[in-house]
Amino acid sequence: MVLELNNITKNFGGISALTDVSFKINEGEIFGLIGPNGAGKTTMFNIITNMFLPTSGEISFLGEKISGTKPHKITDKGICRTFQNIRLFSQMTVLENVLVGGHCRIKSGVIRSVIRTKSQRKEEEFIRETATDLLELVGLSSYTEVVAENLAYGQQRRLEIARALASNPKLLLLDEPAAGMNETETEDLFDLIKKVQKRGITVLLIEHDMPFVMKLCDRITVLNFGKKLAEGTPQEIQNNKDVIEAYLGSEEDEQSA
Ligand SMILES: Nc1ncnc2c1ncn2[C@@H]1O[C@H](COP(=O)(O)OP(=O)(O)OP(=O)(O)O)[C@@H](O)[C@H]1O
Repeated sequence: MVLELNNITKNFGGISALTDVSFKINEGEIFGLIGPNGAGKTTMFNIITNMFLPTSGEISFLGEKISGTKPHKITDKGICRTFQNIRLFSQMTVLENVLVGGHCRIKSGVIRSVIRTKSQRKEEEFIRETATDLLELVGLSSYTEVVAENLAYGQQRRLEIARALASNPKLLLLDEPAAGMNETETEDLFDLIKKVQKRGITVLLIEHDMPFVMKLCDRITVLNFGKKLAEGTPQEIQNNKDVIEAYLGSEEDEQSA
């Protein structure tokens, strides 16, 4: 088991963003977290990465309780995420963005950094090699010296994934990775996430693009108004009466708004 969420509840003042939500993610799975707007998906990501503490409930990562761990320590433990809105260092090059993502792997202290010992040079070399490998994985090898803000939208999204992978995560959280992408970009993203899975990395993603989720995920949990509505394979979810109702309901709300 990679991630285990037990009875997670999160209240913001009078608002219950999550109520008693539990689910487990197995090693190597691509796991989808879906639900209508405001269902609590992003809040769940913020709780897994310890940006928020849950009001109650517990999280275990690889069998270890991680509730209360500082957000930057969460990366050291092997959980990394991307955000709904692109958060690159827009003025840095593509390669620099990935090198920054790998900084948490550096073990050298300040003194060794100043005198640049052999082991530190080796460490830097390793991080550079890893960055090059990741840029190849995400299809950006020929853009290493391009300033990030000059990349096309889909490329920026893939760069974000490369940067997240540079920290060597065991669990990668992707918050709406296909949002705003055209068909070709979405297909490239699909192939990329499958390649990430083949590298043995477990993936948890929030996504509104239903055909994409249904094709990509091994299992899915559906949230609605902060509660778990359903869990299962894409086929089970697609045929679930409560899920269909929740989605049709939210479409009707949008049409009448
Ligand atoms: N920091 C916060 N303070 C107060 N309320 C919050 C906060 N973050 C989220 N909420 C509320 O919690 C509920 C769940 O929000 P959340 O953003 O987790 O939903 P979501 O499923 O990610 O929605 P979307 O698909 O629109 O991104 C909403 O009612 C939201 O207004």
